Amino acid sequence: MSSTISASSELGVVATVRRGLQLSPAMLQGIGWTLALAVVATAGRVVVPVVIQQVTDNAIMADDGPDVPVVVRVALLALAFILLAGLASSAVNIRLFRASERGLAQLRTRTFRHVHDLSVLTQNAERRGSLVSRVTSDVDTVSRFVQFGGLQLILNIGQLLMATVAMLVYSPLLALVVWLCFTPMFVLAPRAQRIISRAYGAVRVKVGVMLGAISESIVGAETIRAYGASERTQRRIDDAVQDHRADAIKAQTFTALAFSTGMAFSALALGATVVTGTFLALNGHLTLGQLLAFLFLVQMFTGPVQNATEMLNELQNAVAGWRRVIAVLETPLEITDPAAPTPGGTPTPADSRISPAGRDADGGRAASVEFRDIRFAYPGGPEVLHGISLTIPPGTSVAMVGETGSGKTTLGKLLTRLMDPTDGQVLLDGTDLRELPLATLRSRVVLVPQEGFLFDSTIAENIAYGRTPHPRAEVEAAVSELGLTDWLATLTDGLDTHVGQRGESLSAGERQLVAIARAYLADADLLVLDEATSAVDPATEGRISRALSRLQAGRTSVAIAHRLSTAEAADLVVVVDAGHVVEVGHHRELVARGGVYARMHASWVRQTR
Ligand SMILES: Nc1ncnc2c1ncn2[C@@H]1O[C@H](COP(=O)(O)OP(=O)(O)OP(=O)(O)O)[C@@H](O)[C@H]1O
Repeated sequence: MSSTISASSELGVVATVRRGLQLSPAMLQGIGWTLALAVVATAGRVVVPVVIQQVTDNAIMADDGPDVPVVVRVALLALAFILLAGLASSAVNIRLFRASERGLAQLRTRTFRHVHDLSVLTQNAERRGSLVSRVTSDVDTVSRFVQFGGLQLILNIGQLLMATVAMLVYSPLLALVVWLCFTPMFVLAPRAQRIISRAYGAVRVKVGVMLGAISESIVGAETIRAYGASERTQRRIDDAVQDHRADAIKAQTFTALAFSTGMAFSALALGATVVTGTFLALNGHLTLGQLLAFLFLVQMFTGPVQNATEMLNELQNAVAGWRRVIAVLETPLEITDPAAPTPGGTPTPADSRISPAGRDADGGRAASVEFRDIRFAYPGGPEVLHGISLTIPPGTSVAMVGETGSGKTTLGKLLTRLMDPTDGQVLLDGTDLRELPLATLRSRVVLVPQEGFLFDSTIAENIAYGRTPHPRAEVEAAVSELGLTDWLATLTDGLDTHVGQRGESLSAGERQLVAIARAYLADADLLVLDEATSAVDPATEGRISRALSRLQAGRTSVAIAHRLSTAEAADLVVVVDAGHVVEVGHHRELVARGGVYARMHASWVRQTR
């Protein structure tokens, strides 16, 4: 059922790079010109050996003695070429840098949107830090390669080709000797590449684990301190850091080995050239200038081959990062818009909606809800809802009660389509939630969670969060209609009070008030209230329950009730027990029946009154 994000995509190196480029088309914008400039840049590098050969053979070793004017002319010409090549090289650099920044911004945005759209179950199955690392540090490895390794790669391939062509022109036999010296390396390279690739893949996974451990310890800092678990947490982070270090060293060791092997092959090629070239020169098959030029060309050839190991390092790191990003993008979205929305399912434009103040007093827009034979199992877990059927008429306030773990929250999540049932249907005004466009669903059904997440901004902006641009007058109206004006008057800046990160500058009860006002302004047809369990002072409690009853007026509401006082006030009480609905009725009716609810209620009364 729910998909999980794989650690890394299974694509090969070439397919990964191809897919990565497809995902960031801006990276290839203007690549034609960049390659043309790269050709100029590399051509400039071949000029030096050619100049050495020309000057040696035609000026220094000229039959009638050294010809200085020719030397100067050729040197000036070479200088012009080298300058041009230098300019072309920096232009390539700047162009690659700009294109890659554009492309990577595209990749980051795309990946973040996808992460955001993944189902809650998929997101929960992945460590938050690991998700963040995929959008940040994994994309950064790609960026490092594209900006620096990519430039080197293009210039080095060009240099390798040009050096080969020049060598073939001077002496096909010597060119063959150089290529033969490198053949074993070319054969071994793909195998080495696979080993290094795996090693860097492991490093990227460890980066995710490390970030996950660090971010969890920051988010849970209070609990860690409260339970004196700092040392244990530190050990966990240390282990993650050490694990990462071990894998990074392994990957670097492979790279260093590959680099030394490259050096060894380069030395072999140079030695073979000196020996064979001298022999050919002595036999009159090569001029002194050609031999000198050849030695430079061998350096030009070995340079890229040695660099290749370094580039391989960066490429593998980038491919590992790319694979992890691609794995995110390949994770299917489960909660998506229907292919063919139902006629009644067109989104309601925000401006045509009735304002909270103008809500129909008869509850005209309140929605009816039906659970039709709902079954649900969390991924890899047992079934937790076993065929639930329930009809809620429009405008009804429902309190869902039951033991902890009975399935109330799960029903709430299905009702807001944070996840879909394994079997059965949830219907809103007779339409399966899966057939409603998500925009319609989100505007018609609003979840008020136990701890409404507050953003680091003002109270006004947090209240208006569900509707943009935020209408100040409506925020003020909502606050006064919910009876919260006196509470706001106690705050220094009223509606403009900053709530701090996650609303930490407010008390738990005050955060609930903001969440209620936010839901009020969102003006939904169905409210799903996950009742807070935390106790608040009696004054705030009174404010919360007044605001809640005003919020619920004229709407259908389903409260996941933790206090039986909510059940007493509800139109309908639904008792959930071990994944079954066992009783439905009004509080008085159920108490009179003497069943599960009556026992729960009696025990609650004994404890609280
Ligand atoms: N994300 C999850 N993954 C796996 N199992 C889960 C998950 N969330 C809940 N469950 C299981 O599903 C069952 C129903 O849980 P649910 O949270 O719906 O109960 P609840 O009635 O809301 O409990 P409470 O009153 O404590 O909030 C429980 O057995 C629980 O362990």
